[in-house]
Amino acid sequence: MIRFEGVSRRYGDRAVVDRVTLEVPTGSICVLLGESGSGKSTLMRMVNRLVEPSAGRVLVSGRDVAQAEPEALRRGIGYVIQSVGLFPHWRVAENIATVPRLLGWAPERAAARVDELLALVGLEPERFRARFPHELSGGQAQRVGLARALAADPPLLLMDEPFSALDPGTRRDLQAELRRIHASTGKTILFVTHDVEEALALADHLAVLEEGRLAAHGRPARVLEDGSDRSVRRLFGEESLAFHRLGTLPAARLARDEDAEDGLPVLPAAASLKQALMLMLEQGADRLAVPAEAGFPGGTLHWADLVRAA
Ligand SMILES: Nc1ncnc2c1ncn2[C@@H]1O[C@H](COP(=O)(O)OP(=O)(O)OP(=O)(O)O)[C@@H](O)[C@H]1O
Repeated sequence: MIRFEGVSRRYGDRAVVDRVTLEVPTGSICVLLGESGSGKSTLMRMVNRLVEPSAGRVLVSGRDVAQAEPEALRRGIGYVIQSVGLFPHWRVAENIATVPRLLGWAPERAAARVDELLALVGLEPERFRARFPHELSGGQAQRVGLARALAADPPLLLMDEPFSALDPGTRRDLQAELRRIHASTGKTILFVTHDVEEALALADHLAVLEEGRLAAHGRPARVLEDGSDRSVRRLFGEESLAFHRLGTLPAARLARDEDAEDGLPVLPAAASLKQALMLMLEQGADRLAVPAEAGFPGGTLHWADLVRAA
């Protein structure tokens, strides 16, 4: 869906993005992770031509974006940023319908789409469609920003630290919401963050940037494997790397094929080994019952097996 081919961006004699080659598979959530100033936003903004590469090229669905007219390109790509950027004097419905109006949709069609999207992002249409941005909390405004980006149903969404200004609880809610929306819409999403927990909560594919270079990329479990790159260890923290790695591994795979005794705490379906560890600690249990799920027969997860996998 998106292909960065040897892309660089220089300011003066400094390359803030340095020869990055990366492919973002169609339908995946790819997270660009790196410290502040590592070049994440610059790389992302080359996709919708807010930044032009000094070298290399960016392809979207096989087409070089340099050949596209910038306004038309941007109408086909949803873009969500930290400061949301809602128009303050427009009601929520008008904000969400920005791109449909530019595309000349009939008012009834745009209104129906607004209500559909408000429901999708977890806001009751009757309560929210006529509000002004200053009548929203930060989390609600960010949901409206997401609805606006989805309005014309673009296949691709760019999200630049969209949840960074929110409190931790709201942030986790919106991460879960985004995963749910992704599962139901199949969009390709490129997501920038410097938060490792957020990256692991969202990523199908993780790309780690360090000083403009791509230090590591792939499925999160692979990026966090033993002996991973120095910048990966630095970002995730030497002492917590094993803990984060457990978050990338499904617990069901390690369950022993034995009937769980009555009374053992039960692990939710699709839980990671990190969730299993947390449940063991919370419940003071060294074994958990694991229900059968897609491809795995279920059984009992033992503390010793979990520790060995870390
Ligand atoms: N227009 C510009 N002119 C000069 N330098 C720039 C320009 N835009 C970005 N930079 C520099 O490029 C580097 C990378 O910036 P970028 O915003 O891509 O980083 P980032 O990883 O997204 O950081 P953050 O997480 O802080 O947003 C920074 O050192 C920044 O100062």
